[in-house]
Amino acid sequence: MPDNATAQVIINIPTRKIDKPFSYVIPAHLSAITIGWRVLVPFGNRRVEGFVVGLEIESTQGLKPILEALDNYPWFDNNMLATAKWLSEYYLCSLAEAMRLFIPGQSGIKIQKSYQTPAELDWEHAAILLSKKPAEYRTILTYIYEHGPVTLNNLTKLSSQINPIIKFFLQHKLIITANSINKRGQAASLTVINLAVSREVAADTEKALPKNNTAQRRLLQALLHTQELTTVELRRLAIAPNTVKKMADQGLVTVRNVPVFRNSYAGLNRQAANLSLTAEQLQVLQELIPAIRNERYSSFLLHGVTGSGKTQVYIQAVAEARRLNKQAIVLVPEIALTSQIIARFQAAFDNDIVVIHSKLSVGERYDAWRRLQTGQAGIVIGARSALFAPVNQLGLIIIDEEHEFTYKQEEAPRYHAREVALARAKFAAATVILGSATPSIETYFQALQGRHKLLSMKKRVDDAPMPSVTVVDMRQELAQGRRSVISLPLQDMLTETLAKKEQAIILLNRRGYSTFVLCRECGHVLTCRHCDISLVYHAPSKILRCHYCQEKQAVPDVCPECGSRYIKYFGTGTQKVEEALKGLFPLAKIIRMDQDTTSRKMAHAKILSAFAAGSYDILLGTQMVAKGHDISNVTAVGIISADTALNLPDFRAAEKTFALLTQAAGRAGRGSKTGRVVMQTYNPEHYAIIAGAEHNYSKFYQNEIGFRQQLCYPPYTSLIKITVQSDNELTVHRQASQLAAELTQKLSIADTAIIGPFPASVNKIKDIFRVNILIKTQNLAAITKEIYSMNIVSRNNVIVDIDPVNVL
Ligand SMILES: Nc1ncnc2c1ncn2[C@@H]1O[C@H](COP(=O)(O)OP(=O)(O)OP(=O)(O)O)[C@@H](O)[C@H]1O
Ligand SMILES: [Zn+2]
Repeated sequence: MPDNATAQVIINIPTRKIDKPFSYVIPAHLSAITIGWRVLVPFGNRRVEGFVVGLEIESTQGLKPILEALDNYPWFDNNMLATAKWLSEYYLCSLAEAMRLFIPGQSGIKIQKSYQTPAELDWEHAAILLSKKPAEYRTILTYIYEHGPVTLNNLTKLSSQINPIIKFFLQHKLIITANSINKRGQAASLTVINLAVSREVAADTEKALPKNNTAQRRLLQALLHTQELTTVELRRLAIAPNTVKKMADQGLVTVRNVPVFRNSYAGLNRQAANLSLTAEQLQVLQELIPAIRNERYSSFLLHGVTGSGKTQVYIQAVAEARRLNKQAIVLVPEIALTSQIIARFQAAFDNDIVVIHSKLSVGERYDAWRRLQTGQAGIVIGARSALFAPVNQLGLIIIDEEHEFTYKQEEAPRYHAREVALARAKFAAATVILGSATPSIETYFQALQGRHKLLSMKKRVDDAPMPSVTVVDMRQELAQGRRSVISLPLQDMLTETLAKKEQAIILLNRRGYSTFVLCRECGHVLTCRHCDISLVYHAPSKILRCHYCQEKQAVPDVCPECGSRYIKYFGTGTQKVEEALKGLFPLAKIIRMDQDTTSRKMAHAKILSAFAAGSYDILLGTQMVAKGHDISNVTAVGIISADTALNLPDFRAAEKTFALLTQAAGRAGRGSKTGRVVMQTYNPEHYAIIAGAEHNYSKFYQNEIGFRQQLCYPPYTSLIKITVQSDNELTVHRQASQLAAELTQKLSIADTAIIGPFPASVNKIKDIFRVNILIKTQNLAAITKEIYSMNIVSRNNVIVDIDPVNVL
């Protein structure tokens, strides 16, 4: 057998085990296929989607051919391919897992069994066979002929007795089975049909048609009449797609698909963007613009205080990229909380933007990505998944609020968008801007080391002052006999704010949200039976709920442990704070934003815009009230429990607390009126609280980085978290100990420590026990290579998380 062109194909099925490409023959009619194409290939007894990652000339003996190309262009360009390879190597996932991040909806196809009539069907013979059968048989066969391939599902609608009919047809070879691929998420398109021959030829053909060929006749007549037909009109004329296809095959008509693009963000409010830039904005742009023009890899950390006008810098940077005909990716932490930044971008760039969010259907996502791929749009805004958009002219990636932990994906592949963005920008020779008022310790450290160029904006727009912060020591409040969750200074600030018709935001740190139930006799805390975590009391429904598995439970009358009746609710939930506020300010309009009120689609955005429009006086909620909003009438921010997160056994506890306090305080006084902040805490002497109250990032950084160095935490080391899981508690501990021993033996690499195994902080979730092993290393590349060769990743009960955000 001669050597021939073959393609190396990565099979898109979600398994950690197959991680090598398979060779397939490229048939002559698909010779256009090159690296980066999506194809349909036989795999075992299935037909699956695959990605071409290599081409070769080799013996085709025993190789199967590619069945179809799924697009008529390569989906992956070089930098997308290189990024996927990098991601799979860095995060130890399969190449298929990494590549499917770039595909709308994980897999581009769905395969369905369906039926069609064979091309050589002898209708006279069929008529004889069917003559003794009910009329239904004829109708259904004709339907299959005209509409085929059709699925069983479709045929069930035609007859209640479809199975024996299909069986009969199959037996007598009146129909054959076919697997129709349903290419998911195709761009909505309009099929347009025109004559491919002159009107005379068409008229003659029509006359020469056999009498019973009414469908073709109708089509020709319609085309002679109107020149052009669309799918809608075809349906009205009862002309099946098959008819059109046959006539196209005979060269009588042409069929074109004209894409119709959907834009689900079209209705969003526009905001004017005709601002003259501040001195600091100009200064920062003087560094950014040449870098973007340079078209070489470069990365920047834009450290600008809250309200310094970072969004406007992003817009100008993107505008520069667009002038150069380069495309831009803009990442935001959470799309629901960032409608303001989207509105500002839309005001500046209009239809040049596509917005990617999790509520998009696969079809909408596909359209959005096609608009970028074809250059019809130049900018994509979205949460971390927008990073995988198929932009072939990538010039700029912006990560707003780069410190946010939502940039880390907590399911496989466990990538961090910041790292992937830097990698993709390197492959694409693009510029990266990481922006934040509270940069992550890692990023700031890297900037000081020269890995990113550090740009700062120290002042708010128009020289507006930073808000003044009062730290309230809650121990003192208690000593003075005040037991309310609202301290006197907070109450005073709110009274004055409401009197001036200004607005306030009250933040309740998340841990404080959990209202747990405790027995005062024996100290027993009610926990979920499936997850090792306290149940949360919900006041309106008077039930207990587990926030991990959502199981509900009534509050018992007596303690299940000791039988005592002294069961009490503890902790400060948003509902409890709401009640306290209502008691103090009965006339104030209060709106609550937490997991309970925002589970519905776009609920965040609705609550925020109602608050921004002045329909409410006080916005009360968990972390989400602290993020990114820019509402000029908000002059007061109250933080109920500034320190709850500090007590978590997490080495990032101080960093998270500082960022939250600074971001929350940063919501106050962004307009012409000066803002005020009250922070309530039991730890007023903690450096995170002190620096947070002073808006002093560098003070915080200096303290924190010393602590990180002392305890060998990132950025001085890299971490790998290995989690072993089992539904059996003994097994999980035994397996984890074995694995830890195995690791200790194999990983005798310098500057590496293995910690654990230790039970995860939530030791059981949904009846699965979890035990962690933490590896601290200064040789991440060497260690991941070793872990890869130990084949740990493909074990089903083990999760490997590189650079984990959550180490508990
Ligand atoms: N050059 C300018 N002239 C006047 N107003 C401006 C200018 N630049 C930005 N602004 C306004 O200043 C406000 C704050 O800007 P922006 O929301 O971009 O701040 P930010 O730096 O992103 O803050 P945060 O980190 O708190 O989100 C916005 O209302 C914005 O419209
Ligand atoms: Zn549970």
